[in-house]
Amino acid sequence: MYLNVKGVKKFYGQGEGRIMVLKGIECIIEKGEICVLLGPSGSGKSTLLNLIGGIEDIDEGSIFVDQQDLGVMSSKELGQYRRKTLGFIFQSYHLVPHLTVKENIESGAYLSSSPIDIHDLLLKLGLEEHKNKYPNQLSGGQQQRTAIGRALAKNPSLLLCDEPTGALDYYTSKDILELLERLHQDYGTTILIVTHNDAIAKMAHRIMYLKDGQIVNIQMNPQPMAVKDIEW
Ligand SMILES: Nc1ncnc2c1ncn2[C@@H]1O[C@H](COP(=O)(O)OP(=O)(O)OP(=O)(O)O)[C@@H](O)[C@H]1O
Repeated sequence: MYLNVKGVKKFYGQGEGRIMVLKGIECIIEKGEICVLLGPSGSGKSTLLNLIGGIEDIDEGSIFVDQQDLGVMSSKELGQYRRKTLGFIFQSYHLVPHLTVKENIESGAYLSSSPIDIHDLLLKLGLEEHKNKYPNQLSGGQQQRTAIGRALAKNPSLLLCDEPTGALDYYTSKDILELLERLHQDYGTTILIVTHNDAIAKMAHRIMYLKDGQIVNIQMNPQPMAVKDIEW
């Protein structure tokens, strides 16, 4: 298995105000899968994603990504793991305002040992004609495509997406999901998508439901739907 989450607990707060936000998460993801993590607001989806992303500390349990145990890594090793293994896509795009589209995407390939050809990526993302624009000259969908390009430029083996279409309208959302689907086909990237939208789950091989800090259901979907056929 590629990702292995074992008995993971996470607490926030101190003393009397201390609350358990993740209550012993057990799940796996195989290499090359698209996995969707669903659950109501506050159920702990982003927290779990941030633990897998090495952004926050695990309080109990362990997370292995490609046999690497995140819990025993030093902060330097975690930094290397984030730079080499991971791509991260957020609902808000976090682009660097004074860099062009091309420069933002190139910044993602920094220190990668196997970067993706930037020209090829710009074409795939439909951004070739916008490559010299700055983020404030782009639509929301173009900004998100740039953010996806930046996350993919290093050729990550694991792409973590936190509500990647949350700020976008229906057609732009489908456009972005089709792009993720195509990139998955072309590069075999393992993708974990956090969303509120259960229609998006139809594109996944594995669907996990999180409720009140616990995984309450896991469904396998041997034949995911093409994004173009999914409606919501
Ligand atoms: N830094 C923090 N300090 C204290 N509590 C936090 C912190 N981050 C998250 N929480 C709490 O942890 C719980 C889970 O939050 P999380 O953001 O993981 O949920 P979520 O399922 O991603 O929600 P949403 O769908 O609304 O983004 C919530 O009750 C939240 O208030």
